[in-house]
Amino acid sequence: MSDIAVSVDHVSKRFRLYHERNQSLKSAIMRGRKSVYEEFWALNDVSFEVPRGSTFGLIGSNGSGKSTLLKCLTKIYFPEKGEIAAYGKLAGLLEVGSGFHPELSGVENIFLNGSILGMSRKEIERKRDAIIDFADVGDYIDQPVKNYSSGMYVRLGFAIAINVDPDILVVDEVLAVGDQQFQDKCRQKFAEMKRDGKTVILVSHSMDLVEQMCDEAAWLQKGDLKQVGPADPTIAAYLDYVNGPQG
Ligand SMILES: Nc1ncnc2c1ncn2[C@@H]1O[C@H](COP(=O)(O)OP(=O)(O)OP(=O)(O)O)[C@@H](O)[C@H]1O
Repeated sequence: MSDIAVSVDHVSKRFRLYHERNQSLKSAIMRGRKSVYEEFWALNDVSFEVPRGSTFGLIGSNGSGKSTLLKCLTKIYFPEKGEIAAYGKLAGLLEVGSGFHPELSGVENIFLNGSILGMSRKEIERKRDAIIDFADVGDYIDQPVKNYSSGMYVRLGFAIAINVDPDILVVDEVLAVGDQQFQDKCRQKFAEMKRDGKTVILVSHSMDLVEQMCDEAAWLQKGDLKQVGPADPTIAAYLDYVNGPQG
């Protein structure tokens, strides 16, 4: 088995920013089929490897491309250039509430979200109580999730994602909306996954968290990979940049 959990190979992701939104029907007809847009590269030729069994942080300022990269990893987006390979079962917890139906209860969403993440009905039934227990949202588990607070959404989403028993867990900044007790529980879970040889990739603006949890980190800036390697020097380089004249 390879020592690499994820390989990101010369990945570039482009968005098109359309300018004609909210214009009148008349002007849309006059313009014909032509759309006016600008191209914007949210990721530029990014390459790195995530070692198997490591905890890996993605850091960088707002808008630097971290979430876009996670969405490429979880196949929500497809990069225009380059390739991503994940060696093992990958589960992700990205935006708050994604993969949930607002009108369904917490329990019903365990079945919906669990099946989106690739679990069979039998498997979900087997893990149902463990998920409810980890989410710890009390009686709200039988309420429609549209009534959940953002912290409750994340508790349930995280509980489902870890019960998929992934080889690679990808987590966006969403954990930050959980309270202290829940964040501690997540940190314990990350440490447990590491002991079991699993890989965790997380995005965070908390350099304390990245320093404590991550073996390696990648720093993105405006879609460019500025530095990758052991977490401490990568965090230091990012903080130098942020605190320096150009930050
Ligand atoms: N669907 C989209 N269409 C157009 N532009 C997008 C889209 N998604 C992201 N972007 C742009 O791509 C850039 C990178 O966004 P991304 O969300 O990946 O940044 P980030 O590093 O996760 O930021 P943050 O720390 O604020 O969460 C931003 O300029 C953002 O506006």
